[in-house]
Amino acid sequence: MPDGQVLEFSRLTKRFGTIAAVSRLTARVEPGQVTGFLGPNGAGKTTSLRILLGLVRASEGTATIGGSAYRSLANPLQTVGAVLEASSFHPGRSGANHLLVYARAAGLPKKRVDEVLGLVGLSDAAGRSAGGYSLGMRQRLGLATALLGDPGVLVLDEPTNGLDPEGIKWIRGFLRQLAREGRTVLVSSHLLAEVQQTVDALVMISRGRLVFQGRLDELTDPAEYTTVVDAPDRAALTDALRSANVSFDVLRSGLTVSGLDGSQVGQVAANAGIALSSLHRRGPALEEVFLELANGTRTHPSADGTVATGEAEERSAGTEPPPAPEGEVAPEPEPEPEPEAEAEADPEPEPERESAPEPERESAPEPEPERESAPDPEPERESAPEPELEPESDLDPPEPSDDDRPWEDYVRTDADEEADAFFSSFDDAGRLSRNDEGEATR
Ligand SMILES: Nc1ncnc2c1ncn2[C@@H]1O[C@H](COP(=O)(O)OP(=O)(O)OP(=O)(O)O)[C@@H](O)[C@H]1O
Repeated sequence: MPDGQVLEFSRLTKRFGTIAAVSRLTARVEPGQVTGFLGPNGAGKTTSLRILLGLVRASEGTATIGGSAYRSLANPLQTVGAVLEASSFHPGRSGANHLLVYARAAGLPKKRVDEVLGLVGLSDAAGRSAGGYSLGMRQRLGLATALLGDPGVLVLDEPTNGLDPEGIKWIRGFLRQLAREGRTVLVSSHLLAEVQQTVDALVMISRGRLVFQGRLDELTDPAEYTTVVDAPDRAALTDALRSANVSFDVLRSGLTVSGLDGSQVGQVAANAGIALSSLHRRGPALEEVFLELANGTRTHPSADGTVATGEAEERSAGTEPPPAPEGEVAPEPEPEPEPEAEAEADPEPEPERESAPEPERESAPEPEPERESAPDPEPERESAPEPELEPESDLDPPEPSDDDRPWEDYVRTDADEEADAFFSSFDDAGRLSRNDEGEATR
């Protein structure tokens, strides 16, 4: 297995027209641990990950894997695996066949397909059409695809979305195991509670800006913790605390003491000969802290010091290029909200986006095949080589790129036709049919 690599975002900025989807994001993700990439809906997580994976160009700044941009990686498939969407499978192909196509394109042996199917617990369903897979099975198939090249870095966008408790438990355990093996695991979510039990470290963003990075226990100040204590004889405990000049509040769950830790409170009770029924430390609800960080009512020194408010976004918008002309990403809401076509200024939750069916080409999870000259149409289109950007100036808005354009405007290319022809040359068992001249046949 290749080593885990450090992922680095350095002053990463992405603008879609006048929208600053990501603003000067600087963060570091270490190998050997699971890092949660957290932010409310519309915070800029997917955009940041897509830039990291070479699927979208940054407006400014960099996102690197082991110090290299994705496009410069010598062995991308062996370096990073990604699952950006759960539903990007040809519904008519079996799980095994889907993996086989990717494995062949990357020059990996067929036995690797069997291995990853086993790793994600899909061996028994390998021959079934992916179209009939449950959401959990599709997540597993996405993971299997990402693991084909045995990469040291795993990047997963909202992998527990829509999973049942058993699926969530499985994926948590699986990610922890991958990190224990030394891999870098970056997993995005819009709910802290969803990743709280899995992650060692957090990178939190809101409105495209960093609001926290560090370990989970660094999220709150120790001074915010209280000690909650109770005794079968609560009256005696109350007297003992009063006699020791310890101030407390009375709650249904016990007496809440600020300023003393558990052992000090326990000592007061022990000195008075009082048996306790409970004694524990309680911090602020982490989800509440996350919410406060996200809405700017709380700041953390690990962030860049900029409060993530609408005001901050407007400030950055002041240096934006002028609104995109027609045909580019329009700043008006789109009738069908989709990630690429979305151009709303308001980064409020977009629940439809979670479940809205999307064109298959939109949801390519793995950028690798592009580099491996893989024929899959999704990655081809997503990460087709793009012209180098001229340095931007306020007077010269950047050229529109494919990734800035609504999907409705997408025009099929020769590469798409070639990719379709390639796929249709495999039979259901994943075998490539050839004629006497050795050419692939349908
Ligand atoms: N192709 C695009 N064109 C215009 N705006 C876009 C495009 N892609 C993303 N955006 C906007 O950029 C912002 C960040 O979106 P992004 O999808 O990166 O957020 P997110 O944190 O992944 O959200 P979610 O949790 O809902 O997936 C949003 O305001 C979104 O509407």
